[in-house]
Amino acid sequence: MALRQTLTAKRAAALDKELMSTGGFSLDQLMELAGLAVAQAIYKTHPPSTHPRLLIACGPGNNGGDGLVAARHLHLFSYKPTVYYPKPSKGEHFTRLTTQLHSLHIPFTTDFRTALKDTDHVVDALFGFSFDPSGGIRAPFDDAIKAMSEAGVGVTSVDVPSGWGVDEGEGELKPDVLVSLTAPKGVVRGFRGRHFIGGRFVGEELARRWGVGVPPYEGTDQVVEAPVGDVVVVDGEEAEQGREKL
Ligand SMILES: NC(=O)C1=CN([C@@H]2O[C@H](COP(=O)(O)OP(=O)(O)OC[C@H]3O[C@@H](n4cnc5c(N)ncnc54)[C@H](O)[C@@H]3O)[C@@H](O)[C@H]2O)[C@H](O)CC1
Ligand SMILES: [K+]
Repeated sequence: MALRQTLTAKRAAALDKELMSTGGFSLDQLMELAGLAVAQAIYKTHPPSTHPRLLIACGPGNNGGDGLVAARHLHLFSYKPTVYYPKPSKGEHFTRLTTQLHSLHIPFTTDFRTALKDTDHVVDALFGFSFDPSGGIRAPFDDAIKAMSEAGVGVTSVDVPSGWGVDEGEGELKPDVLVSLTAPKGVVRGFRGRHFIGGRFVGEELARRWGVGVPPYEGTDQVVEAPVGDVVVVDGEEAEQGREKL
């Protein structure tokens, strides 16, 4: 059920709010589990033996925070990550996450296009469920998305492929892998790559109330992959998932 039932952007934000109020979670905890899930999905699909050099593109919000957490775990999993974080959030939590990366001597870059030339895989943590497409994509993220789309390097997107409308629609970027957090958003309708669910912080009772179910995680795994050809329920309609595997 959880692999098949989507959340709208509005409901995803409301569920997040509930987790951090009556649910008793802190942002740090949720982001840690989200970033760990992303790191695990990358390890399963692009192991460090074949894809050691990673470029982690981090946006200004919590999607970017998931990217910062993933960068730390990926370094500890033996990858060589480089972080692009052009608009750092001023929140204390984000300052601590960047300090952790500096302590591990993980390099940061401001030249995304040059860094792309020396990478085996890209993590797209630019925008998640709060992306607003109405005024277009603002600089410098417009160029970063264009560069990622044109580079011919594989991309794993965190929660939503950046630049796509969250509830529907497709964008320029065509990621190979999508890691949906808590539950897929409407964008899965147009997504054709490998699809994972992560964010293992929702229990049975809360999942039932929000109509998403708990994904069938195995053992200590933080992600579960949706079977190719899975049918996703989008706004009451059914859409086939993963018709053409990239
Ligand atoms: N429960 C969960 O599933 C959790 C998910 N997490 C992650 O958090 C994001 C949502 O984070 P949020 O801070 O609400 O927003 P975003 O990161 O998506 O982006 C907001 C950020 O982007 C700017 N922005 C919006 N539109 C544009 C635009 N057109 N051009 C340029 N900039 C834009 C906006 O100003 C903000 O600065 C979710 O998807 C998950 O990845 C949590 O980590 C944990 C719990
Ligand atoms: K993203």
